[in-house]
Amino acid sequence: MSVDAGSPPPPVRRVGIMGGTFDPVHHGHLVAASEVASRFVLDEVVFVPAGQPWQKAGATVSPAEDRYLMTVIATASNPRFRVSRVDIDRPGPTYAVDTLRDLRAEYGPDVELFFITGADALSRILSWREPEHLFELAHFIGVTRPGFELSDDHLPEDAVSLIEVPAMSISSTACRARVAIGDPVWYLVPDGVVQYIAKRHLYR
Ligand SMILES: Nc1ncnc2c1ncn2[C@@H]1O[C@H](COP(=O)(O)OP(=O)(O)OP(=O)(O)O)[C@@H](O)[C@H]1O
Ligand SMILES: O=C(O)c1ccc[n+]([C@@H]2O[C@H](COP(=O)([O-])O)[C@@H](O)[C@H]2O)c1
Repeated sequence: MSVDAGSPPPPVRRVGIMGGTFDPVHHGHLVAASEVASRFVLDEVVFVPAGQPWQKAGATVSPAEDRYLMTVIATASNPRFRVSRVDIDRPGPTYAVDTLRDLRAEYGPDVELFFITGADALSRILSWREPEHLFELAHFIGVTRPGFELSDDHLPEDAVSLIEVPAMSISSTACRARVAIGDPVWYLVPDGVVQYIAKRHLYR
């Protein structure tokens, strides 16, 4: 008599998290997320616009709804990309430790979480809130970014993977500065984001 072992358990879903201010979202963000999704065989990447990016407190940041909508527009054509409101709907300063706890609660225990950070963000990670808990909540992936050194020397062993992504020498700061002086941002940001910036008169 054969023993019915039942169906095999479903494969664990692998979810990437791309947090950012996205003011505006640009092709550097999108290429980094796409490359990590491919290399780490992710089922999806969740873009999470920050509500109040406290480490940019001295700078003027566009309204969260504008940054959210630009991120929706930029990611809409990719079936594996989605955008979460967790950080913009949570009052107060945005901490990645809260992002990770909220997304873990949303997705449940049977999901592997991968938090994607550029080299600049990774170098500052020990200045984030509760850094001692961050690495229990997700595996971190540090990606190369032109002009910044990618290193995990300051971080716990095995907490982070470092990968090279196609070099996109683009920053949101440079995009805002270009719009402010009337220079084009075509092809630095997705077409719909160019149009959204014009429609909402952002960065003028
Ligand atoms: N060109 C890029 N290549 C790789 N990673 C990037 C690039 N631009 C941003 N990132 C990463 O994306 C995340 C979100 O970045 P953020 O929204 O702050 O954009 P930014 O271009 O750094 O903005 P700003 O110029 O306003 O500081 C961070 O982890 C950052 O390191
Ligand atoms: O947790 C923190 O204290 C913290 C401090 C600065 C940045 N972060 C996160 O890092 C990501 C990139 O942020 P930023 O400011 O470089 O756009 C985004 O998800 C932020 O919420 C997180």
